[in-house]
Amino acid sequence: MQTRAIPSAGLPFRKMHGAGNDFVILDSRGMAPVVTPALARAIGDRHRGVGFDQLAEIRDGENTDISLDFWNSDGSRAGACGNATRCVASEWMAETGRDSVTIRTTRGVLRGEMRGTEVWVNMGPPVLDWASVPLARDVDLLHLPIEGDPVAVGMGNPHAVFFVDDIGAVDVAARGASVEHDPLYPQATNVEFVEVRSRDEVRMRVWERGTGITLACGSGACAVAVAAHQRGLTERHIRMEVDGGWLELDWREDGVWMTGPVARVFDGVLSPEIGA
Ligand SMILES: N[C@@H](CCC[C@H](N)C(=O)O)C(=O)O
Repeated sequence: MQTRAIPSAGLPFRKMHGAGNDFVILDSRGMAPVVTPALARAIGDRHRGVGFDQLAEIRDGENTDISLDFWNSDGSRAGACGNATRCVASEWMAETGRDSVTIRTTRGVLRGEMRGTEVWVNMGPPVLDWASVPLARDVDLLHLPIEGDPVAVGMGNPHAVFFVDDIGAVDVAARGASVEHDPLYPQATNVEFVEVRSRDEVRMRVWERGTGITLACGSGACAVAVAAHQRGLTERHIRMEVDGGWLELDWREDGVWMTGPVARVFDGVLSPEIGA
């Protein structure tokens, strides 16, 4: 698709985070998209750019209120980003005074809702067939042939969920980086490590595909809720402590719902030179 150039007056952006998972948000409604892989990498550089875990570009809705495209800091595309979806849903509902929003993403239409002061988003039903996760071959998704016996779940992006006895003993960087590119995942994978504390509470740490360790991962949290329930370890509605705070997940008939904190950090204008 044809992208537009950064305007000479600069490119306005908003910085937000959801439980410490941080985002640059660009608004391209009514315009051609601006993000290219190179621009995503430049903005994502924490020394020479702004820095983010994901970049979210708001686009015009297609029979929805808005559309959202997601990018990782290495310039790759992410099919889903739960925490950025919560952030954008929260802003959109605050700006319009409405209490629900529909958002088109590459995985389909997602719904956000205000419930009191909580912003909930439905991240959609989990993908539980091997070809759509996607995996390289037909294997048991509940017991992947990878050391550590992870569970595979798709949430519009791939996940490998490991259950561990002591999360403090896991070298998330080393293990995450190695599993991210396991040949069983032809498009690489996000990697979650989970210690189950009770039937309604878990602790999770994450290595995100294309980004590395982050303080939270919304789609990863949804994948964990699904994997833990499928393994018979938890109920469908759980609380999850991540490095950046707490999330709440509820796997219902219509999809995996999630809530947690969102915060606007600052607004800024990117210099046109950033893309040069
Ligand atoms: N932080 C995100 C998910 C990030 C996407 C991921 N790195 C990918 O490439 O799939 C979230 O909150 O879901």
